[in-house]
Amino acid sequence: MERTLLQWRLLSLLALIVALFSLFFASRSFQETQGNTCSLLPHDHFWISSKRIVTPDGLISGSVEVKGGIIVSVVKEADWYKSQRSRVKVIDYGEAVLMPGLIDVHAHLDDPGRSEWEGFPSGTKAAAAGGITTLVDMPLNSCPSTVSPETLKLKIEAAKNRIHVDVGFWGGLVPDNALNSSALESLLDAGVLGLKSFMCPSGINDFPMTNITHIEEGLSVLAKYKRPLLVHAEVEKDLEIEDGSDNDPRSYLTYLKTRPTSWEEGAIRNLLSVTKNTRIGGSAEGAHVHIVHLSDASSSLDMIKEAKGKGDSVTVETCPHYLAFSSEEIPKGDTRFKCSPPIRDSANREKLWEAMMEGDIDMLSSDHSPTKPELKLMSDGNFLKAWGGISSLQFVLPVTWSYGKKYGVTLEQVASWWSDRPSKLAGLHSKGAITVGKHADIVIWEPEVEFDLDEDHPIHFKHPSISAYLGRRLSGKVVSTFVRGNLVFGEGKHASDACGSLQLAT
Ligand SMILES: NC(=O)N[C@H]1NC(=O)NC1=O
Ligand SMILES: [Zn+2]
Ligand SMILES: [Zn+2]
Repeated sequence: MERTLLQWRLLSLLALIVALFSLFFASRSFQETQGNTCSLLPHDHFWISSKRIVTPDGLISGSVEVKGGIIVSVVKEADWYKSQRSRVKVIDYGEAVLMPGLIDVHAHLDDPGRSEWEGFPSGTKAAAAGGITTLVDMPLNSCPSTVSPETLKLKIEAAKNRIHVDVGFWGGLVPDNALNSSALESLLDAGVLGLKSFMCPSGINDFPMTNITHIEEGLSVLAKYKRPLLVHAEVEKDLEIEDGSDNDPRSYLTYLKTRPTSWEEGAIRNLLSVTKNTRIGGSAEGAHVHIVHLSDASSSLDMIKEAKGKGDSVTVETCPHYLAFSSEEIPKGDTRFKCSPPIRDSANREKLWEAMMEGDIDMLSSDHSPTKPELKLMSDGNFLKAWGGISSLQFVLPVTWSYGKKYGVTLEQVASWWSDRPSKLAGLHSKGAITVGKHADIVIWEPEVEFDLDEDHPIHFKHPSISAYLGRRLSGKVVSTFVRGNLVFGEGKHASDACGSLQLAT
């Protein structure tokens, strides 16, 4: 009798356990199938496998485990079969490359205030489609410029629920705040990742240029926060335009003559006169100077190398358009190619590639700086009057790869230029590498797959017609983009909700 009772109790206990288990798994699969609208993949815990994973320890064949948006393990193929992976989704990407998502530290999304130029939704959709998982937005071209806690707040409001990838902000160092340390501190306290200034007119009225005293003062405040100053290094100088020379405004060479290399050289020389303060023991130790979009690969680059050698905390970026194009090949009146500093000749482009391969240029950024097509004056073709800025955001990865192939660019270099170095510059220490503990910000792409960037190719930034890369054949197709574990882009589609998060400095 007692035995039957015991059996009966055990049986009910067993039934209860089974019921609890089924309830647990049913609710889990309910959660997983009832659309996570932030992701095209209904899983919080999964593995991604690839024969080519770019890790800080080199290229491996293996799998990456993602849980709760974080990379929780990275295993080589040989160890993968031993690891526990039952009941967890596995996505096998085969030969496609798995790499840290790109971090673009220089993009103008023009929101709020000029969202007819770009805007957070279209800009971040283009980023996601291009394998960029974090963007750092420049403080100018939006209206107002981001130069105070109040104007940063407007950015934050404008970005809410409208960003498809993670976004951080640079603040502006302008004459109004540069000599006022409490104004700068309040901007830095509000969460900008660092500051940006211009050494020449920016083209935007509420973003005036700074002089070297403003920069020096700014650096002393940035030192306390250990955040960088990004500098547009060109300085206006008198031009020596010979009489009788061809000054056709539709000719790219005319524009090139208006912004010679001496403008970059002059600004960089002046800038490097204060970067010694950033050395260990210097008055601005902890601050860092980052020169944006270097075009001149001659004296400017030599000076930067020398400053680095002396221990100045200095880095430099260039952009894909300086590596892909040369002044000789820019068609008459084709203002899609107008940017500042300008694209120089092919000998200079060779030297820029040399500097990339030698490690003298630290990283790449897009300097995606679009406008409305009307302001590109495409029908006029007047290089002197058209808006200066290249639209490239979605294509920087295939462009880097396509034009870098002949120089022997490796996948590890691409990850260093586009993820590791930028993450360090922006202080985004949870990002930038495929390692345990980092955000699962991942791009899957096929370097060998070629495509024509023609009218039929889906382009997600606002004004495809002004892209300088239209008509090019490129190599490197982005298959999938994960931001903190959310599959935000895959098979040509975006996740329905914009679930990017703001990356504010604390
Ligand atoms: N204001 C602005 O975006 N300027 C950018 N455009 C460009 O070509 N270079 C720049 O600095
Ligand atoms: Zn600039
Ligand atoms: Zn810019």
